[in-house]
Amino acid sequence: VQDSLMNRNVLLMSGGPGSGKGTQCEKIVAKYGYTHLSSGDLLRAEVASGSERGKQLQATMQKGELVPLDTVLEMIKEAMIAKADVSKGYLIDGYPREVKQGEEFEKKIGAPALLLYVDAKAETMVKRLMKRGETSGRADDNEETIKKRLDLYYKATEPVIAYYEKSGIVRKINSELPVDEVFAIVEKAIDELK
Ligand SMILES: Nc1ncnc2c1ncn2[C@@H]1O[C@H](COP(=O)(O)OP(=O)(O)O)[C@@H](O)[C@H]1O
Ligand SMILES: Nc1ncnc2c1ncn2[C@H]1C[C@H](O)[C@@H](COP(=O)(O)OP(=O)(O)O)O1
Ligand SMILES: [Mg+2]
Repeated sequence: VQDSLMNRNVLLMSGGPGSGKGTQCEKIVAKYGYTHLSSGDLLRAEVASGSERGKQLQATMQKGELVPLDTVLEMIKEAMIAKADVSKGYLIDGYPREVKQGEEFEKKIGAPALLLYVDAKAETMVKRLMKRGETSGRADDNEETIKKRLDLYYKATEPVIAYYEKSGIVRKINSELPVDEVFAIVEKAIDELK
């Protein structure tokens, strides 16, 4: 299983809440045809299913906390396997969110080829999320939860980037720029892979 998943590119999309991960992933899918797997989307789908597990997940996400590592890694792995036949490459969005998640990914799946790190100021991320919250219907796009997600991001997720710096796969991208300018930099990083 592991070999069949890793004989194509695995890209990680990282950055704070509201930094523009989902926005850039959509554009990557359109241009490169990679399979987009968003941990948040997978979790929200489980919540929407109304399952008992979904209820637990919903409570955790509403507090701005991380759901258990095993749950999210299992979901990503299953989704990767489900798309293995058709996938040109994988674009993993929102995982890893803590160093332990990165370590487990390497053990159970493999080593990513590139980590795209979209970087914006805290103030910018809060502004974008408050705006997104007007229409997203997401239980975590409110002022109180946004603050918790940001704190957790700086505490748990930023160290993930330092962890991958060692393997030389990190490309830091200024996501204060307009969407298309951010994407121009993203394209360059992906094109260098081939
Ligand atoms: N480069 C950008 N400039 C301005 N607004 C952006 C940019 N990238 C994303 N946004 C907006 O910010 C909000 C959060 O973006 P999203 O892609 O959902 O971020 P994430 O997945 O990292 O939480 C969205 O409403 C999106 O339209
Ligand atoms: N890898 C992961 N580990 C634990 N919890 C995760 C996770 N990915 C997502 N979650 C949970 C906690 C997050 O606050 C919530 C929303 O995630 P998301 O949709 O990726 O947020 P965003 O795109 O706004 O950064 O889902
Ligand atoms: Mg997102």
